[in-house]
Amino acid sequence: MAQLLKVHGSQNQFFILDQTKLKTKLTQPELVALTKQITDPTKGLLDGADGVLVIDHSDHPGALGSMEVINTDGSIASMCGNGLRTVARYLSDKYQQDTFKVETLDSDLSVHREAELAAGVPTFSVEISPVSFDKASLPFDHLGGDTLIDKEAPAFAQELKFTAIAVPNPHLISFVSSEVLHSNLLGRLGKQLNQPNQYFPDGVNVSFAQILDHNQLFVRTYERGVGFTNACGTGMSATSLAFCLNYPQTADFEKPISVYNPGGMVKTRVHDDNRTYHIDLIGNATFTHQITIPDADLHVHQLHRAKIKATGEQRNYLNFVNQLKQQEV
Ligand SMILES: N[C@@H](CCC[C@H](N)C(=O)O)C(=O)O
Repeated sequence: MAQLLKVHGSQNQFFILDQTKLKTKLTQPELVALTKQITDPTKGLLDGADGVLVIDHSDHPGALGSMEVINTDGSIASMCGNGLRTVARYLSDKYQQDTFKVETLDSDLSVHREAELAAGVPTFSVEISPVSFDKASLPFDHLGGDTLIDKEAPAFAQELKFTAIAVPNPHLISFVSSEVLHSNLLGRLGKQLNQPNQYFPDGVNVSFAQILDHNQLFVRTYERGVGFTNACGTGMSATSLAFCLNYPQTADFEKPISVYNPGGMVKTRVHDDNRTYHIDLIGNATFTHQITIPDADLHVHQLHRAKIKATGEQRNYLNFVNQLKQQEV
């Protein structure tokens, strides 16, 4: 029998599959087919998810395992910040280590267990890097320059400024009013830039942020390969960097930034090492369900024999979210 986990970071939902535990590993086409099936809100399990996180062995120095991120539409993402926290917890529990690295598509990233954000809410810090503003690495085109940092882009919206950052997955960010944040512009732009278009040929994650206070943001994201999510970890990290760069009076490098999102709240810390940037993303790593399923069924993405058991952890997470709401009142 194979075991899957349903997990979330800021209610950005995933299934974790550990390939090392299977008699025969799933092939890449089998992983993609399973992802499309299991994450589907109606045909999948547990109302679906935003993607599948595939864990495997790593032979890289200091890495306890590798993580592959498959979006719900079957596309591969180079990174996933909320997902990496849950993978960090999984590997930490498996190998009884609290500080280590995880191999991702582009780089080996440092992760460590942190003090709990609230009682019974396991919390991890993960490194978000490498960072690039370069049009070739995002990639983008037809936006009038080799970088897009706090610049107008009339093709996207009048009177808004945009910043494009790869961390290394691509993000387009705009700081907006509460009115624009809650309008349908984010959905329209997210859809437009994630179908064939001349600006972002590989698509892009689009985030709108509202500045709440000094070192405090609210961020909403339309994700490439997914659509609206409760939270996007790399999006909140890239937005925190844009906050420090574009609003130096209101945001501080090296200090904790609170990033609220529709799924809860995370902390970020943006580091500036002679203009080489990296970000710490700190937040929950919650396991909501354990799923048992025959190995053979996974290979052919059949889910009807899956047995599901709730862990009870979601109650602690929801208490944390309620505490946040009470602080707002
Ligand atoms: N939700 C993730 C990002 C997932 C990948 C994204 N959809 C992409 O294609 O780049 C996060 O928490 O970072």
